[in-house]
Amino acid sequence: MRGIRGALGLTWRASRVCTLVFVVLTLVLALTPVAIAWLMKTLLDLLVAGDGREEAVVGTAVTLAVVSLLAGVLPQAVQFVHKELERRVGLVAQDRLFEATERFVGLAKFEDPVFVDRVRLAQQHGGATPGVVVSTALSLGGNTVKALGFLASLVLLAVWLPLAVVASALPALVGEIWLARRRAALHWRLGPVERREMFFRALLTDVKAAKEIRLFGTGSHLRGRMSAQRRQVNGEQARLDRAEVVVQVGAGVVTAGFAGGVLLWSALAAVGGRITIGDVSLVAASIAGVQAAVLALVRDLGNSHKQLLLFRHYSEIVGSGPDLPIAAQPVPVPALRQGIEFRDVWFRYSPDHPWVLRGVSFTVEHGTALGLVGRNGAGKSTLIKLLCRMYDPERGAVLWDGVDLREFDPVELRLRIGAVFQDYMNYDLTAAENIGLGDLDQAGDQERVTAAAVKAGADGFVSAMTRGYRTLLSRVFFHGDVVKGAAGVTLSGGQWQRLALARAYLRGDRDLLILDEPSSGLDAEAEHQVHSGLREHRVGRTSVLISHRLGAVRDADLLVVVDEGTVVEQGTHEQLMAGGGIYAGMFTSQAEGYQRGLSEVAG
Ligand SMILES: Nc1ncnc2c1ncn2[C@@H]1O[C@H](COP(=O)(O)OP(=O)(O)OP(=O)(O)O)[C@@H](O)[C@H]1O
Repeated sequence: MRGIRGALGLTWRASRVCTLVFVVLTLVLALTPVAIAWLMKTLLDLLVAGDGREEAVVGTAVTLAVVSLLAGVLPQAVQFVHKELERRVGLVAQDRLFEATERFVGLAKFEDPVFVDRVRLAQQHGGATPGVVVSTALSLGGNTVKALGFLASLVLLAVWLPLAVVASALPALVGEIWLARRRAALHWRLGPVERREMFFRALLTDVKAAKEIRLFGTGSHLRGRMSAQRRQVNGEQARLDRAEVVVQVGAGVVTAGFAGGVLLWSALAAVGGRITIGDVSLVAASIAGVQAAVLALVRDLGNSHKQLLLFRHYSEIVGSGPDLPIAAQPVPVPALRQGIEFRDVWFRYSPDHPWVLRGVSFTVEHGTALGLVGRNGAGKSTLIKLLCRMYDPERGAVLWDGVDLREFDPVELRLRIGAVFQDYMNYDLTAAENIGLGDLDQAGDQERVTAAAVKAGADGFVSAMTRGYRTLLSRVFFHGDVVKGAAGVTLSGGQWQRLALARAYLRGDRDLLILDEPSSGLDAEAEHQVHSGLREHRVGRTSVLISHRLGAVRDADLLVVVDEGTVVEQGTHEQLMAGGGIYAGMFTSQAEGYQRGLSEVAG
């Protein structure tokens, strides 16, 4: 019921006028067959009576023609309004869905496969479902009106007649209900299989996957796995189709037998003079009308049941609250003056996952640069994500000038942070837009965009492209509206990385700059340039830098070494080297690697 209310509410909000017109047209359309049957009966009776009431005959015939015309035209009008309504509902539904996903300020939801699956289903069906539910509900209403109209007509002829007609439709009713249940069950059973098929389908046309698929020759293997999923779906659907034929043919035979009996009775009654010829035509029309209405009713019920199950995904996302607790009265985020402190932070991605951070404590003083160092999987990027409040610690706290991050509005907190993540984004947009997304307020200011690109070492290759900053960086879209057929340009990994850095620079004077492997894809010269630029940029600013190339972080004011989720060493480069611990070991082996490389080249 909640689902129906939700779907109807959404439709009403999308367009009241369309909804009202749709309701009225559907109900009028439902009444036309009953009106036609009555007009036909009246006409036949007038003709059989043959008492010369020409005016009445003409009047009835003209009315019949007009109603028949309505019956012919109305379905198209209903269809048209339905499509318009569906478009409007689709737009509102999509907007509400993505507005709801935006409310999830953290990342945990997006890493939950059940949630991701739900969003996909909601996306696929959320827009169409309200429209389908409304049209199905109306169709249900319309068919009920139609069936009741015919049954009421029959009561006038004989009280038992409507019962007989309903009985004739019963086998079809029972059969269709059974089929509807099986269809809904099959839909759920096949959902994961179809999703797997979709995954393989997407993989086989994905440009990123294409390289490996060709190199490893896995194309036919993946195609085989995709076809196996389709075969499973086809097999199950064919089984249901066979059951459908058996049930529908069986019900059809029983229904036809029943209907035939009632018709025979009415013919004999007409011969005996107990009912008129017009009544016989009314009985025939009523039997067909009631049976059609009952079948449509059952199919509508089955369909709306399925649509409502799908709409549940949409409603659950739209109706769910924030994923991270948001303070009822958030503290305004102050400009960073003292620093950031991780205080005994414990964190795991979920209760099913192992602890990733186990009692981490360290402080980043305001105006200083912190280097985070550690082996793969030590927990460095996780610390950054907690710092941006993508997750909350399970125990302990991250403090900004002594205030727990949980006291702030996460959106406001993030306004004070600039960042380049390890898995930064490449947007299929123009070069200027790729940089501009770093700060939408500055995005229109070409001078600032260029300055950020210069600082990140991106201006050279961007300016060299035919359309400069207006070049579309994509092989997916093209600027059809700007230059017909102008294909996008694909950048190298290092060039994309510089754009990501430019994006962070455009954010300019944020209180905290976070750089997670900002130079991993750069050539040696570019890396040197980027780090010199960063060093300049960092002066007097608070920054956190993660890098496996220890040469890039050695001059940080404080180095924190993380191992298996705990801080194992901290100090300056000199202090850590003197300590002879993990950092000293890592630094020495990297330096020796370079040294060895150099002596091999020299030798
Ligand atoms: N979203 C996630 N869900 C579950 N576990 C995760 C998730 N992200 C990271 N982990 C796990 O947390 C641990 C720490 O990962 P993290 O990315 O913080 O390490 P890192 O020190 O940045 O590693 P690297 O140097 O390889 O980037 C790893 O064991 C990883 O498998």
